[in-house]
Amino acid sequence: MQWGPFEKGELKDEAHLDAIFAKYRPQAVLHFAAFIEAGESVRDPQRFYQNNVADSLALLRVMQLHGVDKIVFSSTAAVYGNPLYTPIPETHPFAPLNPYGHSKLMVERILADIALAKGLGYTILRYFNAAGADPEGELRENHQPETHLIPLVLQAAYGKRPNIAIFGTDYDTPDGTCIRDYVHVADLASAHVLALKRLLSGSRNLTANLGTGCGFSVREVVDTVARVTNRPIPVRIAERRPGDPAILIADPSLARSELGWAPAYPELEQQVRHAVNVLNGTRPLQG
Ligand SMILES: O=c1ccn([C@@H]2O[C@H](COP(=O)(O)OP(=O)(O)O[C@H]3O[C@H](CO)[C@H](O)[C@H](O)[C@H]3O)[C@@H](O)[C@H]2O)c(=O)[nH]1
Repeated sequence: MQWGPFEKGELKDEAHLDAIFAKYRPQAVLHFAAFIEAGESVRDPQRFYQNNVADSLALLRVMQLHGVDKIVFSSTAAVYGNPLYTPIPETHPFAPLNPYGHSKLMVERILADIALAKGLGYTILRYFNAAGADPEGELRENHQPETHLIPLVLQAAYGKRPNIAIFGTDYDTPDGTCIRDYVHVADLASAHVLALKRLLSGSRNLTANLGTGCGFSVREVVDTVARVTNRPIPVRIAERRPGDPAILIADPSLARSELGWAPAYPELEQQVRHAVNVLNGTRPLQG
């Protein structure tokens, strides 16, 4: 299988996309529509709908023009909103809480409709909480501004922020803090490879959760970072963050059975260790 290109940044226009397709003649497309900050999507919804929905429609038009009829689309657990039960299967009702979740769900619907009308082949992958860093020690997440828990706890560990705010300690969970299903970025990547191979072999369309099926609380994340870094982490208890469900845990059985996907790094400690290694510029790692 041939890979690439990885075109970064906001789509300029359809002519730009057209040129990319003419140059690389892809058999299939991996589409991230990567504006992912739920909070930012509340402040600037138009930007999210433009990037995640309108630009996805442009991409689908150009795919049609070039006879490309297969796509792997990155979606999100945010389509489920505040879950009615966990672990969450793909059949759980949808109730997005913000424009980010709505925008991803809209594209899911668009793909399903085009599949019916025109025979588009698709795989939709609903990520839970992406975590960790490149196990080879080269790539890591870098958000501006950073809003995600693990990178923020790491900043607190290394004195780059005075403390980590825990958003709510009165949730209905064993330690009162929110529980999330953290899935390693390398495992997300391997799921995409499996999804592409499966799509290219002509298998039926699929929508699958990508999570480990295990949950860790905010306090467990803080404790894990303290253990891995061997540093004390100043904690500040803060108000609940609006729109945060108490527990988000995937039922990943469909990804297992349909894609043959099994996370290589399901343990939070491994994920944190990889993030720490990359942050410190070391190229280690045993597991
Ligand atoms: O400073 C912080 C930051 C986060 N949290 C808590 O840590 C947990 C994880 O928060 P993140 O912001 O890291 O992740 P979310 O679960 O909010 O968001 C994830 O899921 C969303 C969909 O539900 C989007 O996909 C988003 O990009 C993805 O990171 C939440 O309970 C949050 O309240 C804190 O206590 N303090």
